Amino acid sequence: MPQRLPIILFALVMAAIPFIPDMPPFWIVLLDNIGLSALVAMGLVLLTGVGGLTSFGQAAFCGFGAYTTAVLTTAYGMSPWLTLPASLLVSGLAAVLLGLVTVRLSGHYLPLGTIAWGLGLFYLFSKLEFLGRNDGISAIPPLSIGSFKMIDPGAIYFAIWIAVLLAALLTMNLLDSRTGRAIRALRRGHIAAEAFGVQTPRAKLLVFIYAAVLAGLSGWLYAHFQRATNPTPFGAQAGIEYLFVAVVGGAGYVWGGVLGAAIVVILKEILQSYLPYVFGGQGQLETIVFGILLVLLLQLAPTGVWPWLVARLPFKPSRKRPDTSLPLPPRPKPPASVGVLLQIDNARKQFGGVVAVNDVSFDVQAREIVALIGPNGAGKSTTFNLITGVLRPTGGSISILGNKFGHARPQQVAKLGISRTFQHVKLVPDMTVLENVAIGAHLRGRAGALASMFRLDRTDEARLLAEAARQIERVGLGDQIDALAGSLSLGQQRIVEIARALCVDPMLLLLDEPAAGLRHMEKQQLAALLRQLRDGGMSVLLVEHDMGFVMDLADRVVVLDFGTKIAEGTPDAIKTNPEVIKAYLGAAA
Ligand SMILES: Nc1ncnc2c1ncn2[C@@H]1O[C@H](COP(=O)(O)OP(=O)(O)OP(=O)(O)O)[C@@H](O)[C@H]1O
Repeated sequence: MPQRLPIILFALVMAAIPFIPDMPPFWIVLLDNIGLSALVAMGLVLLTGVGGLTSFGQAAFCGFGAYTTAVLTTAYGMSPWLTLPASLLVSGLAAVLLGLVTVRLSGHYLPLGTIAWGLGLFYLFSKLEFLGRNDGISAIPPLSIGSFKMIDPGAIYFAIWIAVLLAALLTMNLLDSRTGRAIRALRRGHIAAEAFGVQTPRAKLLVFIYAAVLAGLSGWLYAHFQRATNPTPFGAQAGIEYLFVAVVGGAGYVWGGVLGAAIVVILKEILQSYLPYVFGGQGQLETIVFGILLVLLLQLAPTGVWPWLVARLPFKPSRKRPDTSLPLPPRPKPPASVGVLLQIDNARKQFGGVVAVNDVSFDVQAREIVALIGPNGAGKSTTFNLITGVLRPTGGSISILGNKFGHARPQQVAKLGISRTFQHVKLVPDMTVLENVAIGAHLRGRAGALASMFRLDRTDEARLLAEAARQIERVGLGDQIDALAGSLSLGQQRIVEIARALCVDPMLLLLDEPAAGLRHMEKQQLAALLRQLRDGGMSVLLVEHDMGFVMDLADRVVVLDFGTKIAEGTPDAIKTNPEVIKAYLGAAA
C-alpha cells in the first residue's frame, strides 16, 4: 500500500466529519481539543520518543504561543494571522534560551530541569501584570477570513485539523531524512551519533525548538478557540498530561501523538461525565480511575497503542528500494605514495590512579591491517576511544597523514576519514538496517531540517540511501535491508555496524571485536571483506579476542598488557613471543 494513502484517507474522513447530519456540536468540541493536544504530543513524540529527551514542560510553550497572540491582538489590535508567526517565534526563542541550558542535562536531571522551568513559567504567567495575572486575558478576537469569523467550534475545527495534518506531514518528512536519522540516533546515546559527524547538541536543540514551536502553534489556536487565556492550561499538570498523551499513543510515532490525544481526551470526557453518576458525585474520583486505566493500557501496549495497532494490521506499508546506481562522490583519498597513515606517539590515558594506556606508540600504514590485542583490561578500547576523540589523551599525540588531531572531537575525527564500530553494538534497534547504515553517510549529505520538512532533499537523500544500500550489499546483508536492526542476531548487528562505518568512505576503519558472535563461515566472509578493503586502499585497525581470526588476517599485531605495549610484529613473530605468551597465560591463570 502506498505510504501516503492512509494520510489522504484520514484527511478526507476528518474533512467530512462536520458535514455528518445531526453531528452533536459537543463532539466537534472534543475533536478540536484532540487536535490541540495532538499538536503538542507530536512535538513530544519527536523530543521524547524519538530524541530521548523527556520533557514535562511542554505546556509552558503553549502558554508562550497563547499569550503572545492574546497580548498582540487585544492590546495592539493586530490581526491573528499576523500574530501567528509572532507566537511561533516567541515559543521558538523561549525554546532556544531554555534549550541551551536544558539539553546539556542528562539522566534524571533533564526531566527534573523541565519540571523546574515548567513550574517557574506557570508562576511567571500568573504574576505578570500585562498578562492579566491569574485572571489572564479575555476578549481575544476569533480567527477570521474576510467576514467569516471562526467563532463556533465547527469553524475553527478546520484550522485546527489542517494544522495537525500539516504538522504530521512535516514531522514525518523530517524523520524520514538525513536530519531525522541524526535525531533518531540520539536515543542510542551521543557517542554513536557523533562518531558519524552528527552535531548532537545542535540536533537536540533542533528537536527542542521544533517541539516548542508545535506547542506554540497549539497555544495560538487555543487562544483563538477559547477567546480567553489564563495560566491554568499551561501549568505543570498539563505538562505531565501531554507527556501521558504521547506515551499512551506511542512516543516514537507521529500518529501515536494523534491517537494518544484522542484516547486521553475522550477517556477524560467519559469519566468526567459518567463517574459522578456511578459514585454519587464524589469529587476527584475520575482522576484516580483515569490513572488506573492508563496504567492498564500501558500494560497491554507498553510502547503505546499506535505500534500495537500497526503490528496487527493485515497489510504493511511498502518500502521503496533505493536505486543503487545513484552515485555519491567519494571522499578524498591519501596519495598512493603514503606510508604511515596513523601515528600514535606516547599516547597516555589515566582515569584517576588507573593508567589505562601507558605511553603507547605504534603506527598503521596505508593499505595495512593492524590488530590490537591483549588480555581483558589491557587498554584496547581506551586506545580506540583516544583515536576517535571519545576520550581526551592525558599525554602524547595522535596524527593522521602527519596532522595531529589528538584533541579533536569525534565529529572532527569522522571528517578526517576515520570511522569505527563499537565493542557494545550501538545501532538504533527500531530503525531499519538501511536507516542505521545511512547514518554513516551523514557527513556526505547536505540537506538540513527545513529542506527535509519540505521534501527539497530528495536528490541528496536518494544518493545517501543508495550508498547505504551498496554498503549493505557489500557486507552481504542485502536481504536484511528492510529488517529492524534490533531483530538481527548480535553477529549480524556487528556486520551492520561495519556497513555503517564503510558509509563514511573512510581511509582508516577501526573495528572493535568485529568477529564476536559470528559463526565460522561468517568470520571467513568478514576476513575476505577486510582483505578486499585493504587491497582497495583502506587501512584497518582492529581489536579482537579471536586469535585464529587475528593471526590469519592481520599484517601486523600490536600487543598491550596493563596499558603498556609489550610486543609488536608479524602474526608469526607474535605467536612465539614469550612476553605475549606470559601475558595471555598470566591472564588465563
Ligand atoms: N571510564 C573509565 N573510568 C575508569 N577506568 C576505566 C574507564 N574506562 C576504562 N577504564 C579502565 O581502563 C583499563 C583498560 O580498559 P579497556 O576497556 O580499555 O580495556 P580493554 O583492553 O578494551 O578490555 P576488554 O578486552 O575487556 O574490552 C581497565 O582497567 C578499565 O577498568
